[in-house]
Amino acid sequence: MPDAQSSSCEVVEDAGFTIDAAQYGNVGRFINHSCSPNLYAQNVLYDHDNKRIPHIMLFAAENIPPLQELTYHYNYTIDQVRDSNGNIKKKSCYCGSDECTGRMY
Ligand SMILES: C[S@@+](CC[C@H](N)C(=O)[O-])C[C@H]1O[C@@H](n2cnc3c(N)ncnc32)[C@H](O)[C@@H]1O
Repeated sequence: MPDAQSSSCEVVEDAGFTIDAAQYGNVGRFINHSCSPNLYAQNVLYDHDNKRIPHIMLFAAENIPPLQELTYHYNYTIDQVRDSNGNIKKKSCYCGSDECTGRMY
């Protein structure tokens, strides 16, 4: 994936938005997972220097035409998500991409 320096966005500061929901939610809650996403998530420090609590920002991974759904890869590891009883949870992926693995986790 490209880093912020090499992305196609001209003004990097305006190219991403935070999905940090520590204080309150935002439009990031509507962004679905895709196995071939057009956004990528990156940890960003901009208002403090604590690397343990970075802001997570989304950047365009490619030139995205108008009206195309924005998606990113949730990066779950298959068979690593468990319920409160310790049982492995499985969730199907419906992203519809040619590279879809069929599983979100
Ligand atoms: C942050 S929300 C995304 C927005 C949500 N789809 C909505 O309609 O408000 C994350 C949830 O959306 C669903 N979801 C997102 N991407 C998905 C995908 N590729 N396949 C299946 N479910 C997905 C899952 O239920 C997931 O827990």
